[in-house]
Amino acid sequence: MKIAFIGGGNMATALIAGLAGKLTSGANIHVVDPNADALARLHHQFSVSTSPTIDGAIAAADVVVLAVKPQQMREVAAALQPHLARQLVLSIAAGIRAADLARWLGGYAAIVRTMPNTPALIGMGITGMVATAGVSGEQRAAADSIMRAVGQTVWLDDEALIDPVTAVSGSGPAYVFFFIEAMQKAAEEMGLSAEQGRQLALATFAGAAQLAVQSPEPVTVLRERVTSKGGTTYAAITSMEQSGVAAAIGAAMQAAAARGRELGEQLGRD
Ligand SMILES: NC(=O)C1=CN([C@@H]2O[C@H](COP(=O)(O)OP(=O)(O)OC[C@H]3O[C@@H](n4cnc5c(N)ncnc54)[C@H](OP(=O)(O)O)[C@@H]3O)[C@@H](O)[C@H]2O)C=CC1
Ligand SMILES: O=C(O)[C@@H]1CCC=N1
Repeated sequence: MKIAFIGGGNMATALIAGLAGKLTSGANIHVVDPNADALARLHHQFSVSTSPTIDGAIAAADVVVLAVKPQQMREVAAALQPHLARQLVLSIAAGIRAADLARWLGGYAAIVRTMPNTPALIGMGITGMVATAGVSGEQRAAADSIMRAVGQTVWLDDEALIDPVTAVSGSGPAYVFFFIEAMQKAAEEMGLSAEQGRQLALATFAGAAQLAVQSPEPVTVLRERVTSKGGTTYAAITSMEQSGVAAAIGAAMQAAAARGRELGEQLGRD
């Protein structure tokens, strides 16, 4: 499968790293990005072909992945339109609605809208996906195989659910890193070295996440099992409840989903 990426930034790099040598070789991946340094890095790391602007290489692609910022999408779509004939267009942009993208592409119908996340870099991503009516069964399978090469996929029937997916898993890695940062900082403040804090916090996250994945029991039960009556965890969880941590996480996720909707509405206006 030949895959072209328009945009070679953070998320494209994570996808290419997961794909190259797995689903396809770097030789079958082409990246378009105006940033010469980004292109040189991707070529050096994954042997992909590159170009600074959209050119004839797009015609040879089976799938064109749109990996630019939402604000750049309309301009990119206009430049891409003359090069599309049979390719599947796979967008990873937050907010941008498939109907708006189709319009910017001059009515091009074969679009799959997705929301991946950066753990794709190590094959542990998860991607929410929705196919438009113009996508063939073969193209849907191709989109699924690309995203499954870098992790799990969740297909959605309703495109509106992409915003909640963005709030959970698209932006989610940043919440986890934020929590880890806070734990590391607190560990240092309590006298542990930076390295000890890092090791303890990371192993705790990785271990707890794997335990939750592998256990048949709900996470609430796993949490209760750590929480001895009148013990240290009880003191910590009570403090978090008093600080409104759960409500704050809910509000943060609502803000992410709302921003996705807002981007779609703002950028989709004629
Ligand atoms: N980062 C993440 O975790 C996730 C991101 N996404 C989505 O992925 C998309 C990209 O995000 P991210 O990788 O973080 O952003 P980046 O800014 O890292 O990457 C975008 C890249 O596109 C380049 N670019 C700008 N204009 C063009 C153009 N006309 N043609 C080709 N390339 C161009 C940019 O160059 P320059 O910097 O010079 O402008 C940059 O290298 C966004 O739409 C985002 O919503 C989705 C899921 C997760
Ligand atoms: O922050 C963003 O807008 C992008 C989409 C999901 C993760 N990063």
